[in-house]
Amino acid sequence: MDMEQVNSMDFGEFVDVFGNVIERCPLIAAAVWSQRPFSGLEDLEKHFSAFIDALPQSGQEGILRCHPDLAGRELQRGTLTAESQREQSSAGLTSLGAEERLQLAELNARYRARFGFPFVLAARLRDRDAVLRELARRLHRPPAQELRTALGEVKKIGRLRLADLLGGDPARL
Ligand SMILES: NC(=O)NC1=NC(=O)NC1=O
Repeated sequence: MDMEQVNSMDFGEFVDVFGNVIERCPLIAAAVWSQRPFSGLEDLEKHFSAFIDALPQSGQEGILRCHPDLAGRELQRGTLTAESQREQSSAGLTSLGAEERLQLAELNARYRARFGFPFVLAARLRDRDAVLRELARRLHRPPAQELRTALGEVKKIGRLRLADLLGGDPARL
């Protein structure tokens, strides 16, 4: 898909295509559409990020709460979005042993209890050991710092999903 196609999309087409760039937050694509025309992948990504940055903290935490846990119930039940399913399986989270899954579930629960939102990380860029390591490490971060880190991961996930949609090379973003 090239930028001419993107810039000629009506609202419905744009949200159909880009509605899950930020997991389960089609509102963001709906808002970004009105910023068209876009000069390229980075310009699109900049508008998605700017929308997130402009939200009040309650809105930013709401975005995080729209993310399914890593290797959580939704993965077990098969109710993840296609993008999440791909990302979580690429990090090896679909083939965890019972012990590892339990450990991750326990850390996720502690993280959510401490911060009030789920642990979010761009799973496609990590393997399962890194997920556990990152979760254990970030669990003790000050809340304000952790909110910024988590939103940074949301943006990384969004950038990778945009690159998939536009056929770009994520490494070159
Ligand atoms: N809690 C999460 O980090 N979820 C996810 N990260 C990804 O990269 N895909 C997800 O579903």
